[in-house]
Amino acid sequence: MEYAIKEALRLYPMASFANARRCMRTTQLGEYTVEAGVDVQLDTWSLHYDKTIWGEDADEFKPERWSSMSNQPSFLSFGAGPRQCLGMRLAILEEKVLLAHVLRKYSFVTNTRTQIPMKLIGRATTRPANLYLSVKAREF
Ligand code: HEM
Repeated sequence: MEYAIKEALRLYPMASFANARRCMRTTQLGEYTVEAGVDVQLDTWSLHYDKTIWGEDADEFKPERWSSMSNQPSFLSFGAGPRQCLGMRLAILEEKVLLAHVLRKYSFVTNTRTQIPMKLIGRATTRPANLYLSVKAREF
């Protein structure tokens, strides 16, 4: 289940704009000089869809890729370093508990109104612009 959660957050990093820092000391990054005081926004989306990192199937939802990539440093849905998301473990745990409870009784299926690919809107945090799924009770 953890692989599915991480894969969903890779394809839809819903807090990507939180991955920002202010440069405290003028720094040379390859050919770029980043002046002190400049705000730097990390491009999480490009990293998360980069085929040289994730492979040719980077655009596809494949939870199984995480079995060989568990500590992928390019996965930045929760940021990185000393200011990494404080609630990361709680968020993943909450998702697991919720999914375990809901998926025992129901399944979610696409319908004619489902938009694929899903479009996110918002700024610091994002949400689906439209999300239509049908809920089906599981048969036991
Ligand atoms: C799927 C859910 C969540 C996502 C994708 C997410 C994502 C992020 C990201 C990208 C950052 C910036 C990290 C960085 O700059 O390196 C962040 C920071 C933070 N998040 Fe989350 N977050 C989630 C849930 C939560 C929850 C549940 C809590 C609290 C219960 C939380 C509390 C925080 C706090 C306090 C910070 C600031 C940390 C700091 O600046 O030291 N987050 N989060």
